[in-house]
Amino acid sequence: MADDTTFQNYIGGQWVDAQSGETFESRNPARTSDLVGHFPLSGGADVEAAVAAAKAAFETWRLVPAPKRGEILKRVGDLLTERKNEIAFEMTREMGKPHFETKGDVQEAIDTAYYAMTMGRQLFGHTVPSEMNNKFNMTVRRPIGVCGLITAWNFPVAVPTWKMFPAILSGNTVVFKPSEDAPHSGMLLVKVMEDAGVPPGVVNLVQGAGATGQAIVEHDDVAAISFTGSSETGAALAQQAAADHKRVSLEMGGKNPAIVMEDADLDLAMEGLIWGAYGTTGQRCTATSRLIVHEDVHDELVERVIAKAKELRLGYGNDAGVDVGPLINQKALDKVAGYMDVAREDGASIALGGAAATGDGLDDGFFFQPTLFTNVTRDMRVAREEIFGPVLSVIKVSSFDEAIDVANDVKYGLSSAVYTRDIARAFQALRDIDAGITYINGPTIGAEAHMSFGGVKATGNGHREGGWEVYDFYTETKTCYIDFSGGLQRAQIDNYDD
Ligand SMILES: NC(=O)C1=CN([C@@H]2O[C@H](COP(=O)(O)OP(=O)(O)OC[C@H]3O[C@@H](n4cnc5c(N)ncnc54)[C@H](OP(=O)(O)O)[C@@H]3O)[C@@H](O)[C@H]2O)C=CC1
Ligand SMILES: O=C(O)CCC(=O)C(=O)O
Repeated sequence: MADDTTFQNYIGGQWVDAQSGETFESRNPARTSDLVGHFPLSGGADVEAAVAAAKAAFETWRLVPAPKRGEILKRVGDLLTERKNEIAFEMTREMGKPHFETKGDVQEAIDTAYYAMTMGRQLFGHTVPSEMNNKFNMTVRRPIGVCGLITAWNFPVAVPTWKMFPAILSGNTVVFKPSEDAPHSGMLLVKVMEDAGVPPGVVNLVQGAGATGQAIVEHDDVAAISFTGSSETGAALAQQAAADHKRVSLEMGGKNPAIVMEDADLDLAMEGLIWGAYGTTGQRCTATSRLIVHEDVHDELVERVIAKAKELRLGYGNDAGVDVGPLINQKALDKVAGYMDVAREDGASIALGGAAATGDGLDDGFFFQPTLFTNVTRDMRVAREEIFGPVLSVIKVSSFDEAIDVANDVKYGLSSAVYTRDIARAFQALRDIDAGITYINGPTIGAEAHMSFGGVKATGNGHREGGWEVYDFYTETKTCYIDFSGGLQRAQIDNYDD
């Protein structure tokens, strides 16, 4: 680090400035007068250096036995555990979610590290019978090469580790570009990698704004891109990468439904809705943004959610007792505020919130009141578009089939939840909801590191993070035929022909 407030890129094991010498700022979204730091505004030359370092390191890293790579990831997990509180404090300061949530974010990274360690001894291929005598068939996994990792700011430690840990465990090297809204959190993660003994060049950090990500995507020596962010950026990036025959994994937006039926435990549903919709200020790809509720319990549930939401304490997430932090920046605040007009124009009612939150220490941050829209119909924009803020749209239905139909009637398909005591409905939901993830009697949030994570439709492109499936993304299969017949195969074929 150059000093307390000026931070650098990490390329080939060295901390360096952007070659242009330019920087950008990161500020606390709860107290914008608090400067987190200046970060390198990297360009093509910095990406070039990082990719070259990653390419050179790949030649030795790919030959390190996978269990040994796993041991390094174990040390990464141990160091993250030691630094959990301090990293969480800085994450809250930089991106706003409360300390209990950023600690959870680091915990997810720890779980991902320990899971990766176990995968070092389980990077299985297959052995398959041959059609011939004296011949052996098997598949093995090989790393792909240099992987570009481009991430959003809302899970600034956990989500990068969903990519970085399986990538390097598999023998790849990486160039990581955190969101410009969470550069410090990304830097703290990379510092852990350095201190845990990850060799130079295996993990490279290039900070910057949109142009930096684009330079990574366009680089000829980058073999694969893993992206988490908006559907718009993901679609543009995938087009570019397809032209260059690169492998791409996309994790994008959501418009996640929670269905609450008339037989549900309403206390449980209310609790799940509060944290699913308003936790992380609604800035999760898995946030609950649509409540699809049976007409028999609509009024009672809405009343309970409003009463509980009014108790939520907004504030700076490193202060004790804060439940909900700010939005990430002014642009996000303007976007969420703009949806209040959209709701009114479409004929929805604002039953709770509906404006920026001010006073009581909130004036220097991007705070928005927890908001609930009622009288929403499925065709309204607030029922279809990702708002990415503390906003829940309530849609009333009169049957379970209608609820599933409404749930599926959006372009996204990441997470979903169903509250019911009827096991047949639960299984029908698991079968029929078009989403990558369905929770029964739990909120739409709460991913576990060893379970696959990802969505369908405009949310993703068929790949998964988490679990063992992510290792399919970061490895290529090599098919191996071993012939120990000493030339007898021809004779066997001739025999078949007879
Ligand atoms: N499905 C999932 O797992 C998740 C999805 N998300 C989604 O992320 C979105 C919010 O994140 P947000 O940061 O606003 O998303 P963006 O799409 O704006 O940015 C995501 C990342 O892409 C980079 N980027 C921007 N333009 C380009 C480009 N042309 N080429 C390559 N990289 C580029 C950004 O860099 P920079 O910031 O420097 O511009 C950032 O690092 C929401 O839609 C949310 O649903 C969030 C978390 C999880
Ligand atoms: O809580 C979850 O399901 C994880 C959400 C997540 O990773 C995200 O929103 O980026």
